[in-house]
Amino acid sequence: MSKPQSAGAILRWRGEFISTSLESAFLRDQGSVIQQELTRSLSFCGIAYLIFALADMAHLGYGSQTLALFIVRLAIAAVAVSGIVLTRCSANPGNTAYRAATVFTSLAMLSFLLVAYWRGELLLHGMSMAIMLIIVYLFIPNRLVNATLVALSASAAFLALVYAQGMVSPRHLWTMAMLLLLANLFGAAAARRDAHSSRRQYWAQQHLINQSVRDSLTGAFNRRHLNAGLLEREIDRARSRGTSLTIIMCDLDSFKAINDTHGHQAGDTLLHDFARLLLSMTREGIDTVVRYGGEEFLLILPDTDLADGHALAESMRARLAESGSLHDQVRIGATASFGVVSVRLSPGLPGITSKALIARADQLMYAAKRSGRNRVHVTGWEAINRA
Ligand SMILES: Nc1nc2c(ncn2[C@@H]2O[C@H](COP(=O)(O)OP(=O)(O)OP(=O)(O)O)[C@@H](O)[C@H]2O)c(=O)[nH]1
Repeated sequence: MSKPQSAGAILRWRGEFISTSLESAFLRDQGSVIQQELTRSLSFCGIAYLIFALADMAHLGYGSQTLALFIVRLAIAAVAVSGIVLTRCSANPGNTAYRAATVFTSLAMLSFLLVAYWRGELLLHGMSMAIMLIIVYLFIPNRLVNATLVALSASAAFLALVYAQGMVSPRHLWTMAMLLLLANLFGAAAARRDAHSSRRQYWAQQHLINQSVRDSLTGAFNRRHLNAGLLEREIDRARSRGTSLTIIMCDLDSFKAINDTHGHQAGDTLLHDFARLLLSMTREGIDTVVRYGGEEFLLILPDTDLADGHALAESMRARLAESGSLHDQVRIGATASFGVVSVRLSPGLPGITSKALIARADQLMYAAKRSGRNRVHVTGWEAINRA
């Protein structure tokens, strides 16, 4: 039987998260670090590549080949500068940096073949090639798979060039092939280790952050996360975009009686199942479910008007009443009461605070309790203001 994969599992050879959304989140998170590393490494490589024009001159003199190589070196430096600038301007610098790194290393390797072809000295260039492979794997930030493809193709092309030139003995050609193979193996192994360790570190960090903002029993966000300005930020966002915002306060009915009848653990199971239901019926990454109190939950639903908020609360109510919860093979019947407040915000609409919204949703939820429980009470902000 195959082992179940953990959410943070990493592809063994590629050194990337198996989950593409997690890999994208990692790249977004690391974007500025990757961008800085790329700036440093491409600046350094671009300058070094230009300086080596002096070696061209020393070997080829002041001729057309030296001039042609100088133009090629200038073009490579220009590619480095463009990569740095594009990455700086990009909304997703991590991804752009990796593309820039792939283009730069491919072109630099191609031009290096031209240098080796014109200047000869193939044994010396074999050693330079080995150093360049290490630079491609370790110094320039890139996806391991891209770096490997560039490095392996460049190695094969270089060996083919040396073979075609016929100026190196078979014994030396073998030694050179072994040298390049070792550079590829060690470079890829070290780059893979680096890719794995940065992702493991990111995953551990995310785990800690998640633990500090989530309630361990239900998996919903905790009050600390709400108190860190969560609803205020949603109000500001809705105000700047002129969109609707709905909040729902919901509370399990007669929960104390459930605890008293079935035991505290059964109450915990019900709390957990109710939170799962709320989470499964809301949009991941858009809506927020907060455990507001013992058996009370607050839902924040951006871009949701009163009608949609009402319909959602109604179907949550119906689903809970229908399914309840199962603890130790015993079905526990449960219902909840809901208070729904919706507001259409605009830059000119003042006076809406998170406290006022929550207080109103709470009042509605208690009104639903008073009128018999297992029901949904709704209102729009305009109606509150008219009252
Ligand atoms: N099992 C369990 N019970 C909890 C937890 N947190 C709070 N409670 C219990 O939830 C109960 C809430 O009771 P009340 O505030 O009287 O509300 P209720 O019985 O649901 O009544 P209504 O809200 O009026 O329908 C209390 O007995 C708390 O001890 C928890 O994490 N697990």
